[in-house]
Amino acid sequence: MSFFPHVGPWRTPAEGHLTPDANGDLKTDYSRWRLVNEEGRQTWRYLESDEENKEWPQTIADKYHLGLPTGLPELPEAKTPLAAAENGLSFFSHLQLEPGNWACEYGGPMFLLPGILVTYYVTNTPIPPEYATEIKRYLFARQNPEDGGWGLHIEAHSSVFGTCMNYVALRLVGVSEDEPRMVKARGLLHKFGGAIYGPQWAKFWLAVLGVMPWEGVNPVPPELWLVPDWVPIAPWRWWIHIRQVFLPMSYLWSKKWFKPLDDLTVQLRQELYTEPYDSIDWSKHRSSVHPADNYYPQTLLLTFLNEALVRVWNPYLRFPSLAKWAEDWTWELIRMEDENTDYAGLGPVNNPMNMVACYIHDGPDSYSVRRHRERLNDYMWMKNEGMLSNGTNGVQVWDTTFVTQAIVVAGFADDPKWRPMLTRALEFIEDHQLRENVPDQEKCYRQHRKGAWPFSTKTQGYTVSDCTAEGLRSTIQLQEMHNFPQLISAQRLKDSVDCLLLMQNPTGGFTEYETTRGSPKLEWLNPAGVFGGIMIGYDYPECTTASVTALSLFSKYYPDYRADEIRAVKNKAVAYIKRAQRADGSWYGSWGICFTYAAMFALESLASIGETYGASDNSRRGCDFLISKQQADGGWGESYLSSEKHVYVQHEKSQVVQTAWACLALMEARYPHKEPLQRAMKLLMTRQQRNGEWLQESIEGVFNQSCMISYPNYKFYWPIRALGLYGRRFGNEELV
Ligand SMILES: CC(C)=CCC[C@@H](C)[C@H]1CC[C@@]2(C)[C@@H]3CC[C@H]4C(C)(C)[C@@H](O)CC[C@@]45C[C@@]35CC[C@]12C
Repeated sequence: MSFFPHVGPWRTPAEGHLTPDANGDLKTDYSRWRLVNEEGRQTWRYLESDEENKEWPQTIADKYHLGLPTGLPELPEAKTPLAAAENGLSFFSHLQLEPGNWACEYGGPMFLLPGILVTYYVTNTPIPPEYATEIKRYLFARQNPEDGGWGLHIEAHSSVFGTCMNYVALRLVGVSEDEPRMVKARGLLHKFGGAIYGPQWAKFWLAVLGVMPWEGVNPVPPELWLVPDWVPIAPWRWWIHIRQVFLPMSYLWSKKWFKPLDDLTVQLRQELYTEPYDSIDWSKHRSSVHPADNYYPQTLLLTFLNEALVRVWNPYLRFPSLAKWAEDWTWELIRMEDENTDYAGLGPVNNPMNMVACYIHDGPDSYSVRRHRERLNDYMWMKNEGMLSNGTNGVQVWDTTFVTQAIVVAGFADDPKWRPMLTRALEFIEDHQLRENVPDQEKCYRQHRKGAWPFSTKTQGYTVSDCTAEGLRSTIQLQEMHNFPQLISAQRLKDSVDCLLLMQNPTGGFTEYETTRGSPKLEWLNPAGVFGGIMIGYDYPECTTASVTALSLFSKYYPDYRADEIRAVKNKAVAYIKRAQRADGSWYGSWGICFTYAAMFALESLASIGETYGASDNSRRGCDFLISKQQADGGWGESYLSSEKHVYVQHEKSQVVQTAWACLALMEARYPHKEPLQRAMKLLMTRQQRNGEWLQESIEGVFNQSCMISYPNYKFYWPIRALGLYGRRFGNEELV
């Protein structure tokens, strides 16, 4: 059967490879999947041939990520914290990959895969059949069983965005509209009022697919890119993700491009709405968003501006020559983003959009389209439930730096057993430090990046302040404190400090990718509906605290390098950290859930400048806040709702990861009472499996306040770090 009729008959996976899974959906042969890691670029390959499958055995990491039994043995029972940490590390060491990094799923958001599938479809890109099979399984596995819908992220309530986009995605991979789970999903979508109640990004993708006219989408004028840089609303001031998403969006909006109709899209036009397609008054619904999606409702100002653009500017004042100039300039910026990242892109939202722009501009068989096709694979991830899109092209640098730090903090770095593993990790960190700025940095509005570390790989290549801080810290710990080979020269460490020093905002705080370039008032123009705080880069306690901790460590080893500037930057940053502390002693965390995550970074950074429980009111209040949240079983557990609601919401069950964060915070802050920590250690130890691993619990990360994202390796390195630190601080007593 052809999933994409226009690209001709599908190659289906060899029939013998497919078996039904527990839900009756066809499943590929999991023993044929391999995670390929070329210098950190991670892609999944399916081995069709039996010979190849035999010659290329699955690694333990392949099996682990696919949810297959790893065959790793039971370890001697861990009775002490250090033994538990060692067992955890022993298990986790088997997951290290050849280039030295650790890989993982980075799923959670439910709006990424549909964008990629629409892109495949409209650019006539054949989707490998094994991908299509597994994508179907994943989407059905993540359908909310009660109402048949999908939410913004895997733990969220059903919404129009989630339901409509994932319904379309399933149709694009060949699922019939009569399949009972689709009937249920469609029923819910109609109950919501149909796809006209989706947020702007849903409407955009539907327009590109040709199943909603562009009249139904609020304007995204590329002319905005012609606004001079000094103007307060100029796009170069916007948060980088919004900027890079609105760039190709505006190009496609201006072209009003959509895929010519075919049987499937004709049919989708009937399935997605509650009224006949031709009778819908689209312009009336440009700003309609269902309450289930409307986390951050559009302001009246934006509604007014949209109306003015549609009614006055577009018909009467949109000069063709200016529009052409704007399209050319946006295209130039798209091209620069593509070339600067070797077509990997900043993330899986803008990258597929850029691919569609390349398809229109350069043609279906151009190099840019072919390279994008290959690069989209970098986002795809296989797991036991099927195939999904990761939130970035991986978590390589971020995870690898924290693994090395956990080993150092736990006191294992000098053990010859772990040195080869650490050396390889250091090699990876070395390989992915960014060595040069991008060409034409100012022209494409990029932040300085020489010396920085990115979140994933050097190919993606975006500076992230706290990734730079953690890369710097790991390197100093290994090279200076534990005599590992000097792979990264002192000059390169200084480059990373130079880069960090450029990232401080006048407030003292640090943003993640760039310094803040615009006013928070730009939030009045936030068109997304589903995300909050997305229009500019804000100060983040995590990014600021990580920078302070790393700079403190750097100055210990390089006391003469830019000493006065570092001191001044730290003082300002600490003042910000103190200001950001709430009256109850907590900090709101923006990238992990939530107050517990931020407390760990904040208390550690205060400790790095000597402000600990006994010596600092801020540290004491931070610790007391955490202690007040400890659950009866000795653990900590915070719901993702904390991130949405901005108040601490207890999770019904304590979580291994958050327990480790809270304990690390308390131990770094020198909290004087041992008993709460001891109870928490027992909890970490009792949750550990006999082979040393911890099992997946609730989702750990977040972005834009509303969307959760998984960090599966957190369940390894944070408990290892906490158990190790406890063992070293309080004596390695028997606890279980
Ligand atoms: C375009 C939109 C709205 C969605 C795409 C998703 C991305 C915005 C985010 C997906 C991964 C994020 C969260 C990324 C991950 C690492 C964090 C961090 C842990 C290093 C943090 O400390 C600083 C911010 C992060 C870089 C992140 C920003 C946002 C994402 C790219």
